[in-house]
Amino acid sequence: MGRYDLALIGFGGVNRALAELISQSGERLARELGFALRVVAITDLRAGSLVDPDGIELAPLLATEPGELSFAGLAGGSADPRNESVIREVPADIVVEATFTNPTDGEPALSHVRWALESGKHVCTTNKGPVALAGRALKQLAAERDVSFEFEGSVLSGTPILRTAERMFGGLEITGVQGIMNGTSNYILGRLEEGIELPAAIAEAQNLGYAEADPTADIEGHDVQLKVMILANEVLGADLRREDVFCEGISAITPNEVRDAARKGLRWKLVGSATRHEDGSVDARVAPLALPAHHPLAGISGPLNAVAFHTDLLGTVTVCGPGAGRIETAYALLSDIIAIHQRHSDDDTAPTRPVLQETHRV
Ligand SMILES: NC(=O)C1=CN([C@@H]2O[C@H](COP(=O)(O)OP(=O)(O)OC[C@H]3O[C@@H](n4cnc5c(N)ncnc54)[C@H](OP(=O)(O)O)[C@@H]3O)[C@@H](O)[C@H]2O)C=CC1
Ligand SMILES: N[C@@H](CC=O)C(=O)O
Repeated sequence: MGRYDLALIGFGGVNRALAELISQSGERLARELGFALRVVAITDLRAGSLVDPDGIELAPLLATEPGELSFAGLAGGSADPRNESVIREVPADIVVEATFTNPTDGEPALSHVRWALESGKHVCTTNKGPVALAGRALKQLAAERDVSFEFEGSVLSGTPILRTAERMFGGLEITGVQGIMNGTSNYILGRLEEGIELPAAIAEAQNLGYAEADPTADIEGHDVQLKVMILANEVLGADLRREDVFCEGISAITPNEVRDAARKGLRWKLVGSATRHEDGSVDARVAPLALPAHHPLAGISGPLNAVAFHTDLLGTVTVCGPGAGRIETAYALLSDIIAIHQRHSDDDTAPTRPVLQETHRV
């Protein structure tokens, strides 16, 4: 059986959830997927770096509270994240980038991804910055090095929106996308409708692992702006920069406006959209809208997100699922690793869904 050695860059909610998945369910996953996963390096701003080419024992790290974790003093450990040397020099097959999203210039994640690809390693990331701001160049670099650059979790967390569009919509012309693409703001708007105050709703979204390290990105729409750019560039063939996407968040809507609207049967939603015109140009925007109850996006509540694809032959096809969450986003990374395996192994029969165990078969 094959094995992939992983270097985890950033050890916050998402990469810890991936480590938990590997630690608790690694053997079952290996049986079902036909390959094993082993973590050989972890770097984190607060915890430092830890390298063991023979495989890091994850359980003791996961038993330590995130704020108390320190790699200094452990064999192969250092208080310094040493991102560049770890990414370039550790013998990992796949670098898993899950540090914070920087909507301004994508750094330091952009450099992390570039270093990994330059050193011939596959990359999977949930980080929207590098994908939205430098996706083309990074895909080009990956192609030159014959490695994969996968980023399913950058839009709608573990809900496979990008791969659905790429693999399942062959022959369709997609003319536009519209959706609710931020779990935090959608959760907050729902809690405001229920009478919860804004600071409490933000704190809940942070505790549940939905919010960005700086939740301003969720509230002011910058997170959706990046996701709209990724969708427009990946699905509509655009090459949008951030300044091309009008962006207004939910901060100007008062809790009373949200509640008044709800009494009138309207629901405030932060909606991102991109439309391709006949001349090939693409318009994209992010803005809050008070949607009537019959609108298909009005019923999308809490951290649930949805994207409607407008197509020539099928009309509108809507994909709905979790838009945020630590475990859900860790699943996106697993799906990226499966995609890497399918592309680079000879095993083109590798399952895309778990195979039923013998005992479960009827
Ligand atoms: N959570 C979710 O639902 C989703 C998240 N994402 C994206 O996934 C990524 C990770 O999210 P999440 O795990 O929730 O975020 P967290 O903030 O929980 O984790 C990020 C981790 O990266 C660390 N970090 C920051 N800078 C560096 C650096 N230079 N080198 C090494 N480590 C660093 C942080 O350390 P410290 O805490 O000390 O700053 C933190 O431990 C983000 O880019 C986010 O936008 C995408 C989809 C959904
Ligand atoms: N903060 C983001 C996380 C996923 O991208 C959100 O709330 O949607």
